[in-house]
Amino acid sequence: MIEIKNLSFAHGSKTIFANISWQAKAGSLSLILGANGAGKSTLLNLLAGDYPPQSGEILWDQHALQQIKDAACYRGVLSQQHALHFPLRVDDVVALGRYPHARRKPGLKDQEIVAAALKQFELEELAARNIQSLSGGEQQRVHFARVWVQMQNENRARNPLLLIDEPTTFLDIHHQWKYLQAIREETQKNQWISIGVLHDLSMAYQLADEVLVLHENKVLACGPTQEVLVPELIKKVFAVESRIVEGQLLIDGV
Ligand SMILES: Nc1ncnc2c1ncn2[C@@H]1O[C@H](COP(=O)(O)OP(=O)(O)OP(=O)(O)O)[C@@H](O)[C@H]1O
Repeated sequence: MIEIKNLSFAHGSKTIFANISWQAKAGSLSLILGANGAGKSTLLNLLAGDYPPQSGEILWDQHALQQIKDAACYRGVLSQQHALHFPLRVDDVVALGRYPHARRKPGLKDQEIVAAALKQFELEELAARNIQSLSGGEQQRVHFARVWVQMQNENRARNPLLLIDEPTTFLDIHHQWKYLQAIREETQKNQWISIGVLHDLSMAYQLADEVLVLHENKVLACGPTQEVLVPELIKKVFAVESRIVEGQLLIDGV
C-alpha cells in the first residue's frame, strides 16, 4: 500500500498541495484526476522519488519511500515521452528494464522475461529495429515493455509500484485500451500498486478501481471510481456537462 499522510508541497512560493492524505491499495489501479496545473504530475514525481516531501510523509508498504534502497527493482515509471538520442535495438531497450535486477548483465531468466514482453506487447517484428527509426506510438509500446520487464520480480519484499503519467498519448485507440487493460490485469494478478494520470475521464471511468481528485490544493474526493466520478463533481472540477449511460461516462461538452 502507498500511504500519503499530511503531505504538503510547493514549487517555490506556489503551494501545490496543502496537508493532503490518501491511500492507494495493492491490486488496484488508482488514477489521479484534476484540471491542468492541479498537481497530478507533481504528486507522481514525489511518488517516483524525484524529490522529497517538504512536510508530511509517503509510506510504501509501511516504509518511508525515500529510504527504500532497492526501489528500482520494484518501481516502474512510464511517462508520455521517453527520449533516447542514441541508436539501440528495440530488444536492448526492453532489456534495460532488467538491469536493476541483474548483478552484471541480464542472464537467461532475464532474457526469457524480455522475450515474453516482446510477445505480449506485439513487438517481436520490431525487435531488431533501431528504436530511433520507430514512430512515436511504436516507441511508446517499447517503453511499456521495458517498464513491464522491470516490474517482474519473484522476490516480494514489497508490492511493486507502477507510476503512469498519460502513457497512452501517442497510442492508437486499440493500443490505448490493450495496454491499459493489460496494466489493470497485471495489477490485480500480481498485487501491483498502480497509480496514474489520465485526462480521458470516460476511459478512467471504465478502467480505474479508485480515483483521487485534486482541486484547489486539496483532495476534493477519493474512493471507488463510480462513487466519486459523478456529473456534479465533474462539472465542479472540469466545467463540463456529463452523463452516465448504461455504465459509461459520456461527456456532453462545455
Ligand atoms: N519545477 C517547477 N517549478 C515551478 N513550478 C512548477 C514546476 N513544476 C510544476 N510547476 C507548477 O506546479 C503546478 C502543478 O503542476 P503539475 O505539472 O503537477 O500539474 P498537472 O496537474 O500535472 O497539470 P497538467 O494536467 O497540465 O499536466 C503548475 O501550476 C505548474 O506550473
